[in-house]
Amino acid sequence: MATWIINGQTISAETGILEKKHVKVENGSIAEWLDAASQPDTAGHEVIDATGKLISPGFIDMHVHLREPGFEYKETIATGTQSAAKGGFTTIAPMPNTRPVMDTPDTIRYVLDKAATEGVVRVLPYAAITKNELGRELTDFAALKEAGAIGFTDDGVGVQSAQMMKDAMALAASFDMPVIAHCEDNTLVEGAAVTEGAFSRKHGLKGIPNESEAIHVGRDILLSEATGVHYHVCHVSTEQSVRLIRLGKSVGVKVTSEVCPHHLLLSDEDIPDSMDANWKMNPPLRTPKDVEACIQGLEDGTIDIIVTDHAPHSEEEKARGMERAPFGIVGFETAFPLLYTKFVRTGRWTLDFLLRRMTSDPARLFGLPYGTLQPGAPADLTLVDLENERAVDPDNFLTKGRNTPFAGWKLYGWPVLTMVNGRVVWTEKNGINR
Ligand SMILES: NC(=O)N[C@@H](CC(=O)O)C(=O)O
Ligand SMILES: [Zn+2]
Ligand SMILES: [Zn+2]
Repeated sequence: MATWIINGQTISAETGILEKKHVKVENGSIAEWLDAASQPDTAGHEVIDATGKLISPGFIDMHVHLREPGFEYKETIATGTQSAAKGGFTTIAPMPNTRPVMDTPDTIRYVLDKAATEGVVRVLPYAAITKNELGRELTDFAALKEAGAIGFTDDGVGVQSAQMMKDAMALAASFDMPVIAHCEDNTLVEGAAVTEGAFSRKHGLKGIPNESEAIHVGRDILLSEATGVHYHVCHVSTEQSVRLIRLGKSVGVKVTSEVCPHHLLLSDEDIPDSMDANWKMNPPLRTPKDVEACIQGLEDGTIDIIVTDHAPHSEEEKARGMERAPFGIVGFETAFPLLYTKFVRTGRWTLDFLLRRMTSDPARLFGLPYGTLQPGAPADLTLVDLENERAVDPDNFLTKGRNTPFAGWKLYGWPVLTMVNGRVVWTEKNGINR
């Protein structure tokens, strides 16, 4: 039996404009597309009525935290992948800052096994660069690649030693694997919780300076040039980082980068005076000038893709206040509606531009066979309602995390159905389908 998704809207490859189509899914793959005028032969097949809905390739999120193993009170592979499905994501790449850290083949296999049995979307794990993410000793790259890791990163902390990073890049290059970097020089941070800017000055708080990020970006671009590795910069947040990546790309360094919705939409000037820790994340919300630089960086191709950095924490942890709460906000269930509403409906971006940054571009960057709905491709797709406005309600999240600064925002662009490998894993109407 096949599935026909009928009367959906898809972006024409030629014109970039929405057009009505029917698509047939068979044996887990996209089988064929028909023009709206044609009548699909649906006899004996399942039919999904997508009238008025966008049919997009499933979103791909190359930077997420699923917290398992070790921090199951924050999130599990089950709840994290369900949250991803509800957000329209069909492939996600979890970071290794779990407990234990994903720094051995066993931990990678543990995550892959759990994802296969309890997860509802594709899970492609990263492995740590250094043992326990302590920056002292490299992990076994060969064995980790063999176990299924798709790249190396110590996300959560920066690799402080330039020599360690250079060794890691040389080794990763020899295995044709990317190095993904959380860029942060600890000597410039010293326990601050917010950016050096209007908010830190107003409240007499220590600030996280832009250079703490950009110094690593600059250093690592030079090391990437020296080693030839594919170097990917995590969660770009500063004008200086954008400038350095632009320069690196212009001279042919294999550097790519990502940005999160919150760094495109919020600045430190938006943080409420209540010092609510749901506005605390790493890197921090920067100044309006940095926000505009990140948007322009994405627009001119300096920044390649959009990721959420979905980082759930418990309510108790986030209630500790701005200075003591952990960094991080959840992202899966608000990412597309936020960007669609604030950048596409306002006319700054085309829908095609946004979708590419969340589908085909991440797939291309990391060599994945997803992010496309060409015949023959895996049937990973999401149907999205572009017309109805709804407020963000953390009480309805499928993630365990409630830590978002976007509660109450009225948005368009809510996913209504998510399909992975030809199987419907979530619908707005019936929830998760395990
Ligand atoms: N982004 C965050 O604020 N937090 C992340 C770590 C990270 O992505 O650096 C986390 O693991 O909670
Ligand atoms: Zn990070
Ligand atoms: Zn992260």
